[in-house]
Amino acid sequence: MPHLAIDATCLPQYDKLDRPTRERLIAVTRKFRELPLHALMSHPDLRIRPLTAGQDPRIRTFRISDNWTGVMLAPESGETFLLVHLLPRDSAEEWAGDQRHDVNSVMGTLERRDATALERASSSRHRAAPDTAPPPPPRPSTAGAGGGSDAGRANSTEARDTGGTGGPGWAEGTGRARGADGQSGADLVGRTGDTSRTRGAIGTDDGPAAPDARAPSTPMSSPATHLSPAPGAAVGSATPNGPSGPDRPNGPSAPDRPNGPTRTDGPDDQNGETGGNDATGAEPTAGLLSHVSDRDLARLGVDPEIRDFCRSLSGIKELRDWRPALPQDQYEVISALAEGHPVARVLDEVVAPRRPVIGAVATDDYDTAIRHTRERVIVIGDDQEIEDILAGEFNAWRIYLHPKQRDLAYRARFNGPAKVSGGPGTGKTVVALHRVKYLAEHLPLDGRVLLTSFTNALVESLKRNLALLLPAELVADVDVVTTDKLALDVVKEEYPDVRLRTDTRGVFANITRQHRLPFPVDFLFSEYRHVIMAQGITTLDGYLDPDARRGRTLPLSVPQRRQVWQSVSEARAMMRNSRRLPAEDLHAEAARILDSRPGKPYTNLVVDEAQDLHPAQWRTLRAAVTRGHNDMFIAGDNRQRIYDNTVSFRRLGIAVVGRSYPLRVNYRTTEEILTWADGIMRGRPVTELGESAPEPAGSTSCVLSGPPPELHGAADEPAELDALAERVRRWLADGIAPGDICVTARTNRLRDSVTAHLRARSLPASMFNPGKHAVTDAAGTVRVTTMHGVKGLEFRAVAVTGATATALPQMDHVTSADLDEHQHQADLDAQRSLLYVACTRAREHLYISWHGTPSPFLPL
Ligand SMILES: Nc1ncnc2c1ncn2[C@@H]1O[C@H](COP(=O)(O)OP(=O)(O)OP(=O)(O)O)[C@@H](O)[C@H]1O
Repeated sequence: MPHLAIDATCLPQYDKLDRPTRERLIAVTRKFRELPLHALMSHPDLRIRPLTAGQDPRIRTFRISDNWTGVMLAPESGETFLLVHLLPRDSAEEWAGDQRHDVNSVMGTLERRDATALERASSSRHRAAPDTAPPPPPRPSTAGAGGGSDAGRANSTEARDTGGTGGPGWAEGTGRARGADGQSGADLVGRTGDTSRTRGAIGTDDGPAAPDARAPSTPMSSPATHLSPAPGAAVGSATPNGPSGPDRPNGPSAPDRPNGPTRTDGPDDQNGETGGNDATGAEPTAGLLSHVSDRDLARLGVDPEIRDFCRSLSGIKELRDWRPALPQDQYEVISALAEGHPVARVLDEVVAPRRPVIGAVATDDYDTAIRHTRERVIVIGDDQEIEDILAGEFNAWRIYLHPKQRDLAYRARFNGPAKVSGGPGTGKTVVALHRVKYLAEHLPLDGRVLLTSFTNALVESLKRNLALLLPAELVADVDVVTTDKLALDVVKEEYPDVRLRTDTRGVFANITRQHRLPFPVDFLFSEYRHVIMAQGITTLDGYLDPDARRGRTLPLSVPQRRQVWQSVSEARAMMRNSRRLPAEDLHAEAARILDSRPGKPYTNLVVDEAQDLHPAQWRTLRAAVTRGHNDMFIAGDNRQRIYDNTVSFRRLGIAVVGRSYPLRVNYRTTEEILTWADGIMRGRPVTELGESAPEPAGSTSCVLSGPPPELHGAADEPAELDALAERVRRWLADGIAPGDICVTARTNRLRDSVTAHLRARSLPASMFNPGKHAVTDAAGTVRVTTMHGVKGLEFRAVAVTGATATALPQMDHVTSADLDEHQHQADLDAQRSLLYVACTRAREHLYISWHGTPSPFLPL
């Protein structure tokens, strides 16, 4: 019986079909599963036909409706058909005729190339004089021939003459691709306005999307590379782009980016490799790949046609321009080599994760290759599966993982705690969720998984997404709770009347006042939080130990230490007596209880947004899980640390050495936004998650590109709010759904003013408090929240308001430098990160405003 597999690039196009056409397509897919081969091929309604002319004899078209045609790959052997595209009838043949599908026998994957474009380019290169400018890369065509004028649409002026019906694989392939006239994407964007695209979201559920809101969520092409940067390579999101095809909106090319700071990170000192080209697009003097032998390229799965073509390119920038036409996995190999990564490493990190366990796949074994291309292809098992994929909200992350993501999520065994780090939007949460799936699927008889994060809002979001990924019976084996709730539940088992206290600083203020202590309340509170509880000090002697206050800048004499200890002990006793414990004490108690028990409640633990947890919380987590392989899987990013917690995994007994993995492809944010936002962090050292050592330098490539962030300085707050309202109105007019827009403010006061201001202008706005609301609440409105509130979420458009010098940093939340220089800097860094987090929640559009003097954190 035939099988139908679906190429991920179809799915954005599917979103554009009207309901009857969708139903028709679903009915067609059913026929593939129900009819024997001969009946299928001769079915009168389907009209399965070979192309009259084309690059690939295996391609067939079939009728979906009067207006829509399906393009599929029908291999000569086997019965697995691959649906590769959905196109308006009058343009299907032309697109299909240009494409060729080949089996990459080294990686065992099925790849697609625009064979016509490559042939044309190669032959004109042969003819051209050596200094003649090469022909322009193929024009990416829009996927949205049937989709109207959506804001997220790829650059419509670059559409094919036939009406812009190119395949999603190529459609929004690159923001850098040029039109036939050689006009740059940037120029075209200048004329056509916003051309960015969005993708399926995790961490947010913003209600009905604009027509295209989730269109390009398919990682048909592999992201550029998950490798760390090559030494000498400039790093940053200016490195090769992520997936071509639908993932990549057309937008300004990197050199045209305004406000795009040049990254200055140094070489990757982790591996000590040398060499490498400039990944920012500077052209190498020799041709691309001149440093790699033909033999090595063959070992890496690069075929002679692609090898010769890429060798003729002048450098990385041109390679990127050609990305939409190149076979996806080979592109990833070549861009990694072009960045200067050594062959062995590319073999290890790009080729090996794709290589099939069964060994090499024969070049004519399309059936195996289709099944093996899990990053881009899903083979439909039953009706329910197709309904799940084609009905309702499609979430690419559920199905298509980058090989690196898949390797981490589905690895059978880590010999102890493992850590996944990476910048915003690199899919850490996605990997964490898939890891939970793997663990739940492989639980021992009495096993149980804990998935935890910092805030209620984050946990709610994890719960929702887990339910999309796991069947209910597996979800039942997973607890998804905040770390504080875990501790509270443990303590309550012994002391049912205990509650969590949130006014701890007030208690310390009382003690400071009552005892007329010679230091401010913040100092006392900080000694409690960052010295005593962070290190788990339980005795006066421990506190008097000269090492206890290492790193604190204000020296304390022994009598002063005694006084601090005395005061802190008094405050703690008072809180214990009232049975209302601050989080730090609650966790100390929970860890003590868990440590005293022979059995642990969990066999496996997965932590998301790990950077914000306090050492006391880590002790609870460590004590809640049985030590052993696969015990802890930790995802986080210290750039996004918005609470001033510094953690040493080593000191907490969480040994991740040798099991630390970076993710380096940003799937959420456009390159323009990420590059600008990275400027906020420039100059500030970012430490490795759970370590005090600096994070190894690393480049992050972006899958998306779009317009640069918009900056607006106003004279005063009313003028700032007026401009904001105008901005929101324009987003709405451009077709962005209210629920896809978020406005963030530094303070609760400003959040409330913004909400009132937008509403007074008849804009559909609602205040969002992550403590009280689920992200699905008021999903049809523009959500207005604080910068803390937006953590873990993502929206097509984000406005960051009140980025004013007096609000960012908010100095009343910053420890005085006189009191403690180290803490002062940590507090400032936490606020800097807060701005960074808010800005990196934007998928396509970012607007930042202030009044008066702008925040010094802004990279202006
Ligand atoms: N392999 C993938 N294919 C498609 N989309 C993906 C993939 N991996 C991640 N995404 C999408 O990228 C976005 C960011 O993913 P995720 O929230 O997991 O990143 P993160 O690293 O946890 O981000 P942050 O640290 O900023 O919270 C989400 O919309 C997610 O659905």
